[in-house]
Amino acid sequence: MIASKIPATVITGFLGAGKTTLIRHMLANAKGKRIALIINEFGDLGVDGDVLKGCGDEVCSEDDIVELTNGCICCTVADDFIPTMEKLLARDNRPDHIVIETSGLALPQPLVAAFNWPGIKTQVTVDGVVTVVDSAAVAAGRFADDHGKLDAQRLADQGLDHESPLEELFEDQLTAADLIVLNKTDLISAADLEGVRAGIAGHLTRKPIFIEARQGEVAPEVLLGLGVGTEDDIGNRKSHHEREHEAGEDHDHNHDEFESFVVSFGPVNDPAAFAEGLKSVIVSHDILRLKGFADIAGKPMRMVVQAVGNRIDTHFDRPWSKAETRETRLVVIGLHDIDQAAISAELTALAG
Ligand SMILES: Nc1nc2c(ncn2[C@@H]2O[C@H](COP(=O)(O)OP(=O)(O)OP(=O)(O)O)[C@@H](O)[C@H]2O)c(=O)[nH]1
Repeated sequence: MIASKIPATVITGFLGAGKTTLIRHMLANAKGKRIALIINEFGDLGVDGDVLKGCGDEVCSEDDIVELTNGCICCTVADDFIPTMEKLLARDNRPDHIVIETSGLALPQPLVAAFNWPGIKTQVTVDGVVTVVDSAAVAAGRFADDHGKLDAQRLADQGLDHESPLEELFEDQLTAADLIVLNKTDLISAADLEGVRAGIAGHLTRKPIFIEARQGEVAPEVLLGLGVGTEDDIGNRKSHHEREHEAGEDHDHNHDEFESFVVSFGPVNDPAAFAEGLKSVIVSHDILRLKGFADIAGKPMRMVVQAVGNRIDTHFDRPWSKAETRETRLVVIGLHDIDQAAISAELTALAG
């Protein structure tokens, strides 16, 4: 008897859109379905994996979570992703469903195309690509507002009429979608949300399903079981890079436009002042994403720090364990010309 293919859902979306939040909600409501998770992050801190491992849900034990931190999944498909899948498929207790969270900077296309590789194609199929959107960021024009600076720079660099890297990536992630989750609806008005939906739909030639969500609260029955087989349709979802390649504009896809680094320092004295200070460092250096954990002096719990643009969320998630070193560690992601030295110094100074 031929075993049926295992469905795999690809969750994509720009930095901070709410992918991990959505997956956490899905795991908490999976009702016994055994889900294996493959998580890819840009930046080597493994925050998402840590957040998800903390979910404490038996449908997804630590063994079922694989972190790929060796660069963006779209560039490391052959070296990282395929061997990970092969290992997963060779297990005795194969999962019911595989969920892959791409990094916020990844192109989904090369990942989906990998499901056509021999050895993978016979055993797994892409159930669907889910693209999570930070509706508030789109309404605020975040994916278009750096046009002037970046377009001038890219024209000078390559003589090509490119859109900004943020905008290109955002569009490529939407182009790949079977289901678009307009997330963070709590942060914008109904009229603005309609504008976001119409703007996105107007840009796409295909017609993916749209749903709205806050805090990534989408029922697993909606996310899983789309049954699309996206790998067979990948030719209709080409990224900017693939289209340029076909047009003879041959330059490599890479993530040189973005940079990430980790800043570590000692205990923070005043968490409220720290969060306020973070906001001004983020704004003055155009930081796209900042996340990690802070050691708050005198507190047994560690503090999670999540910043998307200048919106900062902090909360205490669990006590520091005896085995781990208490320290503040933050991953910072920005455009390639970000001033790493100045940011590191300013963040360190916030500890007080
Ligand atoms: N207000 C609001 N905040 C949200 C919502 N969904 C997620 N967030 C917050 O947005 C921040 C980023 O969420 P994540 O789920 O980590 O986003 P992500 O897409 O996994 O981020 P990366 O992996 O860095 O690309 C966190 O502080 C979340 O709590 C929402 O619907 N409303």
